[in-house]
Amino acid sequence: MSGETMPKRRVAIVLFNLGGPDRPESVRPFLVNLFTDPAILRVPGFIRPWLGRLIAWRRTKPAMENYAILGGRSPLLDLTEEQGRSLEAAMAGDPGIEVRSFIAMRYWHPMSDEAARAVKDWAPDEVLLFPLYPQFSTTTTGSSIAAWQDSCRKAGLSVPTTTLCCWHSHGGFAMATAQLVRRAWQEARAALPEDVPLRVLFSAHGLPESIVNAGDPYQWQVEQTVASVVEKLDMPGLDHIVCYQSRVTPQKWIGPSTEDEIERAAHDKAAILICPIAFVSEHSETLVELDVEYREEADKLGIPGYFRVPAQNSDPDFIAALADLARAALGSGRSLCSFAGARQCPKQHGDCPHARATAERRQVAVKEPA
Ligand SMILES: C=CC1=C(C)c2cc3[nH]c(cc4nc(cc5[nH]c(cc1n2)c(C)c5CCC(=O)O)C(CCC(=O)O)=C4C)c(C)c3C=C
Ligand SMILES: [Fe+2]
Ligand SMILES: [Fe+2]
Repeated sequence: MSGETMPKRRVAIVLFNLGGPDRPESVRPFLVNLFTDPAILRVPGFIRPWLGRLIAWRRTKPAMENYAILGGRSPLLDLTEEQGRSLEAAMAGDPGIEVRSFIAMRYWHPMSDEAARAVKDWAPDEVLLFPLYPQFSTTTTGSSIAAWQDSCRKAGLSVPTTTLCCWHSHGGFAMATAQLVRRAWQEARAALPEDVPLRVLFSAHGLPESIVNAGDPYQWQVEQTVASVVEKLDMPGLDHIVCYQSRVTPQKWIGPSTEDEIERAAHDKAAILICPIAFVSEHSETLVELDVEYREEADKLGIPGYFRVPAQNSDPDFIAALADLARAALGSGRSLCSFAGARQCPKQHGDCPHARATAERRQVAVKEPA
């Protein structure tokens, strides 16, 4: 083809995230969407719409108070859009492909129906589903994959698709996170008297224990992330622990809870550095729960120092890791998890058990009475 340039393969990268209300009036419907998701509220289908609405109604007031602190809206969409633009820029020079990012939020706009229509209009040659959750959970990535499949059917979108299932221990991601931890550690250390110990609390979003017992790999993958970050930190003797925040239902959730770990640190007269480890952007659970609620609790308990590692957002090293993950996934041409391990998908398989488990759950959900 002398003189002619080969057309570039058009790749649509669909970023999955949870979404958040864009104004105070959206808080209730956002919560209704969340609590009526069969992946979240695991009760028989005929009860779910009623119970889900009831739980959403009860949660609306505290959630509105949290979002009021943030000016009445979640910053998650703006930050995800910025991550999408940064990822496009990072891959702009990749030979033979033209990348465009799309956002499919699970519980508030733009949701997967809107995203699937936008992807169809762009007419890509290939789609990459890219969850902005490093660890796979049936409640997050699994739920988003199921919603995306429904939306594709509705929109009549049928394009070769690669699903990146999880990336909990990816080296670039772990290194970018470790650098953020190291920077925050040095600042905290400089602000503290020498004899005050500093403990790192890697705080992940919690999950009801029953979901983990049913085979959800999330907790195990969170532990793998922390092990990878600690390895990259290479700080022998680092005092650290994994803990879980954001319990919102009365069932038993996985632990230890972040609140209990704050209490233990107070008892040990240790300062704490909290590192969010399951979110890669700031939102209500970092900016309110960690920065306001837990900080107040820590102050009340007389903790000698309270510091927080910022979320990755569009940190250049983190974006470079996302680009690296996208390239590896696109090269594989199939659904995959990025790492091998006993309780997750084998490396480079053609049929991701996490995605399959989600599809099976969905079939069960569909069979339930409406
Ligand atoms: C049973 C309820 C919930 C489960 C299970 C759950 C899992 C889960 N969530 C995230 C990440 C995020 N959650 C966010 C908000 C949020 N989550 C729940 C409930 C459950 N989450 C509620 C009720 C809310 C709304 C806020 C509130 O009422 O406190 C958010 C975004 C919020 C924003 O400000 O934009 C994220 C992100 C993970 C990773 C996870 C399990 C692995
Ligand atoms: Fe949540
Ligand atoms: Fe998987």
